[in-house]
Amino acid sequence: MQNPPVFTPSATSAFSSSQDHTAPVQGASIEVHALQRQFGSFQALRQIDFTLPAGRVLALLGPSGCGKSTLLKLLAGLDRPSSGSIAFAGRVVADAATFVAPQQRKLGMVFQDYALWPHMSVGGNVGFALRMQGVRGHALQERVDRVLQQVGLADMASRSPSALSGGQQQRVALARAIVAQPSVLLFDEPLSNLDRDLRESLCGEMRQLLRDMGTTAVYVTHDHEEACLIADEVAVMFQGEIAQRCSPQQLWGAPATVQVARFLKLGALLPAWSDGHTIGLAQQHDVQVLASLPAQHINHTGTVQAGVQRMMGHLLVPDDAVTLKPAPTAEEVRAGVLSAQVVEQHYTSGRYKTRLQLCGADQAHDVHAWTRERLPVREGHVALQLDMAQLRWFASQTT
Ligand SMILES: Nc1ncnc2c1ncn2[C@@H]1O[C@H](COP(=O)(O)OP(=O)(O)OP(=O)(O)O)[C@@H](O)[C@H]1O
Repeated sequence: MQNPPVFTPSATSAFSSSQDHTAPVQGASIEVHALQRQFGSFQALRQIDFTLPAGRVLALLGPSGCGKSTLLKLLAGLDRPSSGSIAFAGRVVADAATFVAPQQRKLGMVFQDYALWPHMSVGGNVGFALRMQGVRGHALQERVDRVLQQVGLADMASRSPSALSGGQQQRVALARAIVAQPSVLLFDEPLSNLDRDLRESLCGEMRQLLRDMGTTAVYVTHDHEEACLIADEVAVMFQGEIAQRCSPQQLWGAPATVQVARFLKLGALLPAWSDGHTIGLAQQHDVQVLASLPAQHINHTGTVQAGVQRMMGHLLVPDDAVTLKPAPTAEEVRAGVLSAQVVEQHYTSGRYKTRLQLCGADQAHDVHAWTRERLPVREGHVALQLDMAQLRWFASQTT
């Protein structure tokens, strides 16, 4: 199975390290139980359950409309659940009988569009929450300066937000969110307006800052790499439900469903069947055998049941699991060596992403491989060698 994509946090992090901080903030645990949110007849969140221990970072990852922002708003107190409960550090902040206002939840929030007040200086923006708490004078100045230093913006307190780059504005938004030492930080796609390089470095820096502060955080994103870099746990959501919640390593190593594997773009998902001994690639869920693979060498999610029953399902073939060899001989084909035709090649980052159509199969069985060299398209055949250890079987139904 391929490794999770990993950003390397910038070696020249602009965020200051933990020794510059005052005592680390103790984050609050988050307990969410049977949470639902309905808009008219539409169920935006169905039965969300999780516990996030204090100081951990949870990324909510999923396609547009799956309910990430709805869940974040419920945590923030910007919306009320239809049913279920939310507790921070064991204290219920929302259920059928309770609703604690956002300003009383000890939260910090960072939004995609920064949401800075344009009429206030950087320092004014960052110090606003403290002034609301009655902090004034030297104490206010000292805390604002310290947090600006933490996010790499020392000496920028008097600037106007409009005189800053997008990345700098998001640093101000982060400083504003952490200055009052919240127990829980909520992030709503905070980096999606920034270019890729900046996203990577800022994401690495934010991860370090969150670790140093010990704040519990929930981070909404639709970017797989960002989720894996920032979070201890990733919850993948589809249609108002959490399909899988686990560490980034587990997510990439053992996706729980075909849908998760497809969303993470882990590789080709080929219609297949298994009788427990053999996994056969099936033409359009027919039982015709395009290839037979030994089930015991293949990772599986769901049942691989030896015996008479034939399970229909999917076989995940990651791009890295496919190695191309010269055209197989007639004898090799008879011995079960898979052959395919190159149907497309795209050059990217020094190599070709090569789409292959298995011989005798339709497009549903196309797989991809990486090659260093250009290959003839729609001419002749190549042999495919599959690394069994990287394949994964997903059972879907029994026939
Ligand atoms: N106030 C509302 N009234 C009716 N439907 C809503 C409301 N808020 C959200 N929804 C619906 O709930 C679903 C989930 O929306 P949500 O904003 O949580 O998705 P999301 O995963 O954050 O998507 P995106 O990544 O595009 O921001 C969507 O179908 C959306 O249209």
